[in-house]
Amino acid sequence: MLTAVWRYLMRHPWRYLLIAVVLVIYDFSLVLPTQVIQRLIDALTKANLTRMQLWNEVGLLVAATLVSYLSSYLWNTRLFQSAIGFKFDLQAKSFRKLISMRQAFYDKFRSGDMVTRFSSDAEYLEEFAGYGLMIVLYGGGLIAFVIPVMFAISWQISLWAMTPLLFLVWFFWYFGKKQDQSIEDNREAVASLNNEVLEVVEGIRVTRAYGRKAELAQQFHKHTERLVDLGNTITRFQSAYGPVSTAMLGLSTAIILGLGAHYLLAGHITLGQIIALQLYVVSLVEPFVMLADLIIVYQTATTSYRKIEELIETSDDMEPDGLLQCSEFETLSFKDYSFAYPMAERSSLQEISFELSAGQTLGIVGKTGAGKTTLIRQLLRQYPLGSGQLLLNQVPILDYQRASIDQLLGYVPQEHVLFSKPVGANIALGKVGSQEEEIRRAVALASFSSDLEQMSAGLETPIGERGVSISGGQKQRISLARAFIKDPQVLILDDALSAVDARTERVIIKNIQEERQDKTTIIVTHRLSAVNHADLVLVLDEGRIVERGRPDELLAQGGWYAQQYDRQQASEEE
Ligand SMILES: Nc1ncnc2c1ncn2[C@@H]1O[C@H](COP(=O)(O)OP(=O)(O)OP(=O)(O)O)[C@@H](O)[C@H]1O
Repeated sequence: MLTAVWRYLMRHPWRYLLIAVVLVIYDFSLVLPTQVIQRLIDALTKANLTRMQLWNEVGLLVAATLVSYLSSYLWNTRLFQSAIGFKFDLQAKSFRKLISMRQAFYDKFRSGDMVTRFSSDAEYLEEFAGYGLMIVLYGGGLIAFVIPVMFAISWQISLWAMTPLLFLVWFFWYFGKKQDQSIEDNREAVASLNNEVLEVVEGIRVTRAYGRKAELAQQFHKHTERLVDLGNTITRFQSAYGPVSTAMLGLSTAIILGLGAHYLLAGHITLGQIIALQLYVVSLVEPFVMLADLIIVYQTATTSYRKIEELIETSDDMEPDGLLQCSEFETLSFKDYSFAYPMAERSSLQEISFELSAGQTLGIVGKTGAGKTTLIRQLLRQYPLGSGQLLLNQVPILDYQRASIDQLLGYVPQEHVLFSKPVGANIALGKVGSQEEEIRRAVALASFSSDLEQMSAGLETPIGERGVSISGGQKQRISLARAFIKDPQVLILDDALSAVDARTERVIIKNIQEERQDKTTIIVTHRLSAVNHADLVLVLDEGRIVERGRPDELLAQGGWYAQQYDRQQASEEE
């Protein structure tokens, strides 16, 4: 972590040099008044204070106060603004990482955990880059200034007077470590709570439908009770620090006064020096306490940095990107292709072989869990490849730049993804700089025009987070319109019409047939009527192709496809 902070400092050397210089000036301005007071008291006790000296000393005090205010403002703003910059840098780096990752990466982290790494952990690092550096520069600087001055007055008194302060540092360090464990537990508990809230919010309808509200509320209550317990423990630790500091300072004062009186009587020290020693010790309490704090801030930041680093360094295990650009889709071939998910024991695809040419429509059907989505995910390069060959235009898919393949594809996933934006903006995401005319055309193709007319603000109608205010079928058709506006060379619908009724589905399929005559379409579906027009239909079962052919050929074979088709036709007629 220190390397990361150091690298950040080195990127802004002048800024940090300024902060360091201003902090040294600030430390000096804090020590100066004590020296003035010492001289004034000594002059007063010796009764030789002149008017001129008095004005000079008062002038120095005023100047020190002014310098202290100005320098304090300057270093505070610069240092803490830079710490915010450091945090944003880390967050930007994490964010760039997140958006560059494929699905396999997201399978490794829970959403709440990722949010915590992004927010709380980044804030702990900001604290180290701000408060931590402040301790080093300000606290360290003050100690370096004050201790030599104290020792110059009387090294014996100084040594004794500082003993309670050393105990104070040990106390803060020792209990700080214990507190740190509670802070870490607290962090984990917050992450787990975040996860729970995210999951509950995402699945709120299911929660309601199954009447699990009370149970979840109770579970939430338990989590918060644990947070309260941890919060109480942390508060107990923090509450002990104040009284112990006061007690130790009291002890130092007693030592200074006791020994001071002794040395004063022996004529080794002046009254002004005793008072100065006392003021110096008071000024040392804060930096000493801060030093102990530094250990805690450092440890917390190290843990947080490890968490963020894990996020940044965890890979999606994808193979290195290829060099070739793929600008035109010609053929897609799977040859003896098998695939197992990274952590899975069983293969989800086994010995898959087929070829699809530009302009064709491919239907992929089969029981639930048969491997249909998995097959699509291989083409989308969401996971590292399996064994066998996956060729694009007869070239291994690995040889291509992934981004160049992405721009050929339009993908409508099973779980529709909508953003908290108006309907039109959600659709426009499919094509950069799309015009309203194009959006309306995509809406018509997705058979969404009449729904849009019913919406109060048309294309400007806002969609709530994750599109909660509209129906499942509407969400699917908005996602579909987003893919239509892209007009991709290969359109992939992964069970993307499951929430629309059979009649609407027929309209959409007809639109696709008409609009995409010379383009390639892949349709994964449970409703077999949606692939009636396909050039090739694959029936998957347990990751294998068990039937293949044109729909009429499959019907003639009398296998799973034919039986399923008849069953669906019969239930539609009912
Ligand atoms: N991320 C994953 N990690 C491990 N196994 C997975 C993962 N995703 C899917 N599987 C497994 O792979 C198999 C095929 O799943 P897949 O989602 O491809 O089926 P499907 O045919 O699309 O099903 P459905 O019609 O229900 O969507 C299933 O056994 C599933 O449990």
